[in-house]
Amino acid sequence: MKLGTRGSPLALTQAHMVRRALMAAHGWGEDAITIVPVKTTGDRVQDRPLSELGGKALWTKELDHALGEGAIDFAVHSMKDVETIRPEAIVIAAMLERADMRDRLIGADSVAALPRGARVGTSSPRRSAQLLRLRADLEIVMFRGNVDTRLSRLNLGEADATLLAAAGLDRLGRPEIGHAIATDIMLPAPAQGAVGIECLGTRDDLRAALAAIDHHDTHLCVLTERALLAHLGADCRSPMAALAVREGDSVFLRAEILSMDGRLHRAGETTAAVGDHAPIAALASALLADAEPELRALFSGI
Ligand SMILES: NCc1[nH]cc(CCC(=O)O)c1CC(=O)O
Repeated sequence: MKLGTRGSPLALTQAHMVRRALMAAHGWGEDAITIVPVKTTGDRVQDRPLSELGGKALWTKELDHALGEGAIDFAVHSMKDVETIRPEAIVIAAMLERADMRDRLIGADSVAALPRGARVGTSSPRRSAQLLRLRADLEIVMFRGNVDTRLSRLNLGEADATLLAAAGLDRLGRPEIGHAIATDIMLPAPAQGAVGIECLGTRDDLRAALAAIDHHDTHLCVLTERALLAHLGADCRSPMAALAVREGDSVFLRAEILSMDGRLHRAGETTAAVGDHAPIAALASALLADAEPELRALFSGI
């Protein structure tokens, strides 16, 4: 079987994690699964913020195509990079257990400890809006590229600090880098820290094989965060954050929406019984209903 993935070091590491999990769950040998790197639009364009590329499915389109053609059997993604509305033929068949979902700050011990006017490298609308809300004096510098590229740009002095997902740093074997920011200071991106595996909905054989490695709580929480995204009409260009946590028979969901400059902000939370989407929709409506027109305009709602 062929396991499609992006070719970045983090993507390849995650693909190997999935391959090992499947081998262990099914007693498969070394030759059962071959990893097939596929270059996506997001990998090709490195000189502009993704938010300016405008297109959707920047990290998925080429992998979706390979799935459709049968060039690969399944595809691995950081769920954070998977757009909210997927092609109908493709199913998210499994997710690995979520890793540390926090952001880590590299270059200072905390956001509060950053020097006045410090330059922080990020190209994420969420991270820049959250930083500016906490510290309007900071200067945001456009920072793109994979984890190693961003760390080397920091070392070259192109910024004083940067933010990266703890999950990516840990998986790349760099747990010592940076300082984790508590989720009540910086709420993470929806699905941050979760790895998902997709296949064609018609492939019952693969769906059954993947179900064996599915981490149910992760799957439930990530689908909850994605449902909120859908109800807000948000995408990767939207400055918003959300985090769901399983609590017994329910999911506790926190979320916030911000203006690009961080000046406007609405936050809320809800508890939803497993399988009940009504509270998620209600949270999205409440956030938008209460927001200034300028903030509301960043989200299309549904
Ligand atoms: N947007 C890029 C991206 N997609 C997933 C991760 C990290 C791993 C994860 O969150 O699952 C990263 C890098 C980062 O944000 O630091």
